This record gives sequence, C-alpha cells and structure tokens, in this order.
Amino acid sequence: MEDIAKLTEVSKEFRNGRGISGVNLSLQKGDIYGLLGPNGAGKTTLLKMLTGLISPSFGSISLFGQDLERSFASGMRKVGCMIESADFYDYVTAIQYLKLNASFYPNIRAQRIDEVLEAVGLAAFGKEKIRHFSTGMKQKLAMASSILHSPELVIWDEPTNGLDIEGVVHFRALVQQLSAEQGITFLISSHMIHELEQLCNRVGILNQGVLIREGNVQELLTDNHSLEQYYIAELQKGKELMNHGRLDSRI
Ligand SMILES: Nc1ncnc2c1ncn2[C@@H]1O[C@H](COP(=O)(O)OP(=O)(O)OP(=O)(O)O)[C@@H](O)[C@H]1O
Repeated sequence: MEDIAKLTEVSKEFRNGRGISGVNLSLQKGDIYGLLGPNGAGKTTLLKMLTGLISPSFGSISLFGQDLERSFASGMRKVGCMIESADFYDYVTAIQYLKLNASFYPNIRAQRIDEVLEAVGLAAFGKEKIRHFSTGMKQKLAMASSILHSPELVIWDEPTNGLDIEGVVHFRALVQQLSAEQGITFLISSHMIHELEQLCNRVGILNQGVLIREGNVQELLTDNHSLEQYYIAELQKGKELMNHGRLDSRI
C-alpha cells in the first residue's frame, strides 16, 4: 500500500533533553490515524517535524514517497495542517482571511471559500470579523483554512479544542465525509479518546517521546472493552517497563 507519510527512526532532542526518540510511523492512503499520549509526550513535536516546522535531530521523514527536506514545497502543497493554536488577523473577516490564504495556492476557485465555511459550520459567519469569533469558531476557521486547497493529507493537532458538543459531532462527520468522498488521509492528535475510538482506523500511543504501541482500532476493540481501557493499560505497562529499565528512557 502507498505510504503517504513515513517516519523512520525519527528523534528530536531539545536542549533540555526532552523531545521524541526513535519513532517509526507510517500512514497509508485513507488512514484516519489517531495519535494519543499524555501531556508532554511529544505529539506536537512529531507533527511539527512532519510538516517541516522543526527538523529532526536524527532519522528521516518522507511525504508521498519523497524525502521531506529535499521535496518540501511539492510535498507540503498536498498537506493541510493545523498545529497548536492558529494565529489570525483580528480585523479581517473570515472570508477575507480565507481569501488571503487561498492566494498562496494556485487555482483555488472563489466558490471554494463558501464550500469550506459550509463544511466546518461557519457559513453564516463568513462576513464577520475574526475578533468577534469565539475560541471554537476560530478553531473551525483554522480547520476550514487547512482544507482550502483540497489536501491529500490533513494533520490536525487537538482539533476538537474549544468545540462544543455539536461542533465535535460536526467535526467527526466532516472527517468521515472527507475520508469517504475524497480519500483524504488524516493524522489527528487528541486527548478526546472516545472521539478517536469512533473515528480512527489506527492509533498510536506516544509516551515520554517513545511510540510505545500502535494498532488497528477494530482489532484493539475485540480484545479490550474500550480504547480508553487499552490506553490506560499500555501506559501502565510502559511505567512498569520504565521502572525496570526496559523502555527507552533517554527522553
Ligand atoms: N522548543 C522546545 N524546547 C524545549 N523543549 C520543548 C520544546 N518543544 C517541546 N518541548 C518539550 O518536549 C516535550 C514534548 O512536547 P510536545 O508539545 O510535543 O508534547 P504534546 O504531547 O503535544 O503535549 P500536550 O498533550 O500537552 O500538548 C515536552 O516535554 C516539552 O516540554
């Protein structure tokens, strides 16, 4: 199967000694991959490396079969991402903001802006200035911006932050629709484990910079009551291995 993204033995060591260590991870076309892990586990660091925002200390990363460093522009053209909180110009409207972002890509149809606003549930607010937006509305706008250029791979860091219940349900439907209709591949980091259980076909658990487990969600659910139960059990095992010095604890 085609690798959309592949990390091989990727490590990042910050000056304070933290980061991620020896991560191997690959995304196949059509995957909805959920990245789980406690605070500080390294999820955002991994996503930043995959999108070229920071460079790995060791290892290699490829996107669409090409080395990320060598083919950065062509690779990233097919990626839509939202990592940490998005920065906005407060005094422009949502439509003006999306128009500005669209200008960085060739050939985005004017109608596409209405389509993405509709897709994230902001159709009624396109002409409002962003400074009047709530946290959740800004999150939706960041999502709209990340899919504006019809990417093949979407990378979202904590996408449900600030969304209300209806917004979370809408978010799930959007991912399912984009996956089913356009075959978009997703990499989503989240603490909302029940969301990931319903949405993802694969999950990986990062703990203290190490990808301690990966699995197919359906298979995990045949052996475990819930993804949450599996996750807690794996973290507990990780702690025990760490205590016995059998898990990489360099980070
Ligand atoms: N620029 C940096 N300099 C030094 N340390 C950093 C830097 N960025 C991240 N770290 C450290 O690397 C580790 C991983 O951070 P990261 O933000 O990737 O975690 P995370 O899994 O996304 O956490 P959360 O769930 O809380 O968002 C943390 O210990 C963090 O303090």
